[in-house]
Amino acid sequence: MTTSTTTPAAATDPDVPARLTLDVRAVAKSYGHGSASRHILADVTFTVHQGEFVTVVGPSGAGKTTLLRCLAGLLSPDAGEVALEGENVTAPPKGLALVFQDYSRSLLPWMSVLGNVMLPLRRSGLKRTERHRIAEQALQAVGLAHATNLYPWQMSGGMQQRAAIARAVACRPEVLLMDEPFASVDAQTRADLEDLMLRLREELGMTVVLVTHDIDEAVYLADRVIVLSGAPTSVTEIIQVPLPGPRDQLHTKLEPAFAELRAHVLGLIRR
Ligand SMILES: Nc1ncnc2c1ncn2[C@@H]1O[C@H](COP(=O)(O)OP(=O)(O)OP(=O)(O)O)[C@@H](O)[C@H]1O
Repeated sequence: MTTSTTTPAAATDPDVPARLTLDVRAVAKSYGHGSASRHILADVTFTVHQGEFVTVVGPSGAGKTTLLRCLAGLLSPDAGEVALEGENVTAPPKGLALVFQDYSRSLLPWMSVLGNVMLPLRRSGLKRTERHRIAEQALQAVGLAHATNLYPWQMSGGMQQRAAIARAVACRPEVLLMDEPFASVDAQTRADLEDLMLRLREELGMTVVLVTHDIDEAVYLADRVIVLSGAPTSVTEIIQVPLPGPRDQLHTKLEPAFAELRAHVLGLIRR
């Protein structure tokens, strides 16, 4: 059951029509063949509008990572389609960046943080001095201006994940996909990184799709929460999150509306 006709953030002004960024239509995906085949995504349909922050939750094994890989063009759906700005996604598209949970594998250990952030900009055709300036700006935006010359192994987990976020946003992506990006850091760092993402979304106007196991995180960050069923998976419900901004770890999470939304999402996942 898909229950939402929603008002995305980009369309709150009635004079500004909502721009459809990501369109996911009846996506299905199985792994394996014959009797070993496992049907993971059965029929997943939703849209994400420009500038929205959408979180995706669902039971373990529902296929959240599989779905994100289909959105990123890293996996081909068996049926259905994913379109970015109206273009079918068949390979990783230019305007899209990814941040994974495992920051220790996403940064190259033999390169400084600045080098890591500059790396994907090589394909941009920009001169080295310009790439250097953009990478420094991105590192400043994530609070790592002081750490540009450090190597990943000289940094804490939270700093490494900040660097991975800087690398993703340095390319100014239209859409940022994040797969459990804060699952491997401690609670305080996680809260800091959540707030960093809210700020970056505001500053850069990106569309963000973030997969998480953490229901508080899903509600705290989102304009809408997409709740998936267990495999074979479809969308159980899409929930609008009308919590006011700017959100705040202490006050937002104490609001009765936050508790209600959280309980509703939890109930859907446990159902
Ligand atoms: N490459 C693959 N080959 C075969 N099976 C796979 C592959 N990738 C994932 N699976 C299986 O598909 C199912 C969904 O995996 P996926 O990682 O997408 O789910 P998830 O919802 O992200 O899981 P979790 O909540 O545990 O992180 C799991 O049972 C997993 O074992």
